Amino acid sequence: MEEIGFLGMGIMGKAMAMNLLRHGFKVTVWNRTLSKCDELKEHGASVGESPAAVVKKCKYTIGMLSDPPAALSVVFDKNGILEEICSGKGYIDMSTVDAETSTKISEAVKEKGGDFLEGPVSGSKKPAEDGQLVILAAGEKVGNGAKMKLVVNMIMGSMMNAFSEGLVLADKSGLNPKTLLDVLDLGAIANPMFKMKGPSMIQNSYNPAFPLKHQQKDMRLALALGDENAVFKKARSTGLGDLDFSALLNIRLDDPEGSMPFSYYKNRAFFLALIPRFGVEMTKNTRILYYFVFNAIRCTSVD
Ligand SMILES: NC(=O)C1=CN([C@@H]2O[C@H](COP(=O)(O)OP(=O)(O)OC[C@H]3O[C@@H](n4cnc5c(N)ncnc54)[C@H](OP(=O)(O)O)[C@@H]3O)[C@@H](O)[C@H]2O)C=CC1
Ligand SMILES: O=CCCC(=O)O
Repeated sequence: MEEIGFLGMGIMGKAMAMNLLRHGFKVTVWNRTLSKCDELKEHGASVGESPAAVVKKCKYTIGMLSDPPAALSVVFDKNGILEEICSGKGYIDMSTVDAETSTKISEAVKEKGGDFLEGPVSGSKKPAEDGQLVILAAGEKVGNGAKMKLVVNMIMGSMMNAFSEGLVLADKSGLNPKTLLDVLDLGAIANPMFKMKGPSMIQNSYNPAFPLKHQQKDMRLALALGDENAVFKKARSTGLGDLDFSALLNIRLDDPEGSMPFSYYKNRAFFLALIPRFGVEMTKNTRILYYFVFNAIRCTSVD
């Protein structure tokens, strides 16, 4: 069988690589923190010293990295994938990233003659261990897999938010949260996530299968995806449809808050409250300045 390379031995990558070994594949793994490869080594995997070394050895290499900076780093940094990818070799990125990241990686890999596939997944640690992940691959339509994954996770995050609120409300209203779980499971909004996570949530047990930091990253990327669409739609509806697409700037200048992520509104509300105190009149120039100041704040905030 072909030797498969695997980059990223986090919760998911480790389970997926283990599955490949169990099914008879030869696997070479790499992880930024080398010690996380030990368990795989005990199960028969080889360890590569860099992403480039893994790609050199393997026809196909899979990546399962935390976020866009990590996904880009294993490709573009020194000793990265690009140093060894070439015709006849392929890279499959299964990390949850935005379409822009996926497209950037695809273009760079293809420029070197290699093949690229994005394949983000639905399903968590257990489905990864059981070989039951749902792979969202869009083939040549690079970016669509990434977008679909973000849409799905935006829905999942919103569901978790409503579920948590419901559990607290039940508890505070003197209801037994376990009874709420039973009732939910009988009705139209029964779903595997409530069924699986509910019992451990009411025990206050949060052993990570899907770390919260990654769900927050996905919400952030999904909001950015929504932002792109909303602002273009708005530009079209205000009669800019036949101008060059750079006319988007007009929308941003005329309405600095147009479809910004939530944190932006919070920062903006704070600054808006200050503006009358400084007696600043909102001319177009102050709006331009104001827009850049807000974006600077937004870009440096944690989300
Ligand atoms: N857990 C889940 O249920 C699911 C997760 N996903 C997605 O899969 C991806 C991986 O998730 P998961 O395994 O849970 O995450 P983990 O946090 O467990 O693992 C993240 C991995 O990324 C590596 N990494 C982080 N930063 C860098 C960097 N700058 N350079 C190189 N490697 C880096 C980590 O290396 P190191 O060990 O050195 O820190 C680690 O191997 C994420 O995109 C997540 O959103 C998708 C579906 C389900
Ligand atoms: O990205 C994580 C998804 C987790 C799941 O689908 O259960």
